[in-house]
Amino acid sequence: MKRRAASTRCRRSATTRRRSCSAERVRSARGRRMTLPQVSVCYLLRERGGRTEVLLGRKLRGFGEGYVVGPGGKLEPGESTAEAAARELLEETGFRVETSALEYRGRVTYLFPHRDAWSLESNVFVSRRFGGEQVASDELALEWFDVDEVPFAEMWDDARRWLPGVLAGGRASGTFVYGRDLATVVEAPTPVA
Ligand SMILES: Nc1[nH]c(=O)nc2c1ncn2[C@H]1C[C@H](O)[C@@H](COP(=O)(O)OP(=O)(O)OP(=O)(O)O)O1
Repeated sequence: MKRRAASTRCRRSATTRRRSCSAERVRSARGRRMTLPQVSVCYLLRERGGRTEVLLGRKLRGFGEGYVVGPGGKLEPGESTAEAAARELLEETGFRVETSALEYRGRVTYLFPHRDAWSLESNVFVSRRFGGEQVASDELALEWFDVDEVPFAEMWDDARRWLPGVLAGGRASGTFVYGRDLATVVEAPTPVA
């Protein structure tokens, strides 16, 4: 699963370099100047039987194929982070959300010093107010999960370190550095006690 993600992202590296309008320059973990693509992700929450559920999806193609992720993707030229979150949500799930109904929960950075083209910054949003109908997408196999049963073992390794706090109503921040295997976080922000 993770090997396939690797080869896909390689092919996309030229695309990520072109999208500098939505990217910020930072210094990589190796000290090089680099430009990180910006993505926005939106976690929809709903109540069912007295429990809170979150909408996630298994990536069916492209970067991160096989991983369970929140609906989201790269900013398009001129888009705000909230606009990108709403657009990607509609494209990937069929659900509509007003940008005013999006709760901004912070920005997390993923660094891959051994594969710079995979590094990115993710703007995290949550919403409980949405409309429309869930549609099948060729990008994500969607599934609602109880927030206490999120399948972290099938997600990017960083998610288990910051997503529980976001789903509990908190914020996310900091930089997560992946190791040589491109699958394991080797440096993460120290959790606040
Ligand atoms: N380290 C990481 N941790 C995480 O939890 N989700 C990640 C992640 N890295 C990427 N994602 C998810 C967030 C979002 O769902 C998606 C964004 O990557 P994509 O390259 O698929 O963006 P796009 O949907 O814009 O791609 P295209 O539309 O194919 O250009 O991947």
